[in-house]
Amino acid sequence: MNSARTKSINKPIVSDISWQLLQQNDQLLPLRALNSHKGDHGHVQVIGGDHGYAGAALMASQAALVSGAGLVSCATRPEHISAYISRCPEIMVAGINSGLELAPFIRGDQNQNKVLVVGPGLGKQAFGQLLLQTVLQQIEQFEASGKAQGVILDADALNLLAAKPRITGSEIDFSNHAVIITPHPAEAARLLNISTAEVQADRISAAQTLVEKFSCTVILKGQYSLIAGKNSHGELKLYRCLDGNPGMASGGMGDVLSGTVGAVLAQFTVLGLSPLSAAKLACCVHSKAADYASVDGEAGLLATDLLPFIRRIIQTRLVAEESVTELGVEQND
Ligand SMILES: NC(=O)C1=CN([C@@H]2O[C@H](COP(=O)(O)OP(=O)(O)OC[C@H]3O[C@@H](n4cnc5c(N)ncnc54)[C@H](OP(=O)(O)O)[C@@H]3O)[C@@H](O)[C@H]2O)[C@@H](O)CC1
Ligand SMILES: Nc1ncnc2c1ncn2[C@@H]1O[C@H](COP(=O)(O)OP(=O)(O)O)[C@@H](O)[C@H]1O
Repeated sequence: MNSARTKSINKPIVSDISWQLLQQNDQLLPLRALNSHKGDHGHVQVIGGDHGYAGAALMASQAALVSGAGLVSCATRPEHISAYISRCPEIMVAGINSGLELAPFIRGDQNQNKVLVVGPGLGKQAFGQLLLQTVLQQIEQFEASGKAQGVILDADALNLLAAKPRITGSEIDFSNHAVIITPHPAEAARLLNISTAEVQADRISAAQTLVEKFSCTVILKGQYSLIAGKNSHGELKLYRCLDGNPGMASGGMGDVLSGTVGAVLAQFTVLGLSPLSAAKLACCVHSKAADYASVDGEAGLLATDLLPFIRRIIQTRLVAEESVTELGVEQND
């Protein structure tokens, strides 16, 4: 065979990962410094919850809390405030009806390491469009002042972006920010302007194309979610999450994921770790929590069933205090 005429096929390498593997490699959330305070663990700002979709933004906010965010705020329709607070008073809920009302919550205090989670229940109507437009315009302004913004774009934020790629009036460029997008296959198809079947037929290529097209990190959800993004050397990396089960095919699971991704990104940013590492950990923790939560059966698994398990498995475990003391006594003796 004439080797000069043999085409080299650059097939991307996909590495299998799981919560267990991350745990073994010490890649969970690290133990907190004994003197740490809430400001050290990031501030997640969820934006979403139009009429009819109140639960989505609430679930994302709750997931951010159990995933270790120091502070969680949620900007949603004013009608949802009392329901949110009665379910979860730890969330700082603000009622907003327009982009103008949202803007001060995005600007916030830059020292708070605010990460925006935009999209859960955002809807595709004027409310969602104006909020997304405001978020993207604010990101552009941060860019002008040399600041990077952490953002998770999920659900309807992706649907709106697919329908109106020039929603801010200019091309979207996320390359100077820490942006993670979390499309399910149908959302990925809309972003790439292809069919859902085409995405599913070559998920690796779809994830890779999304990374290039939006200069961001991607979690392409579904069985064996793919995590794709550039590492600190600018090399494309692809991972396949082996955790998860079909019990996760129920409404709200993606909303919980977006909150977890936001919280991990907020905490990893403080530690100087990459959005790609944050996406890997959040995806594996979310799926593994679903595996733990479905030991009694997959059908009927609720998205909120994952919350206590996310909390239990997201952080490196403390060594039991008793055994440390015992060991110390023995050594001193
Ligand atoms: N409690 C709440 O408040 C909840 C609120 N939610 C909020 O609702 C909003 C809309 O989100 P959404 O995902 O339901 O709408 P959308 O993207 O149009 O998907 C619909 C169609 O897309 C397809 N499809 C979907 N997934 C697929 C997959 N994995 N693989 C392949 N195809 C898939 C499928 O099409 P089909 O296959 O039926 O033709 C499906 O019928 C959003 O803001 C979200 O946050 C929800 O999270 C639920 C809980
Ligand atoms: N069969 C499956 N196996 C493993 N994970 C799944 C399966 N079905 C769904 N999931 C996971 O559940 C979540 C569903 O997210 P999404 O479709 O956005 O739901 P929603 O819009 O209702 O919140 C994703 O994390 C996805 O990877």
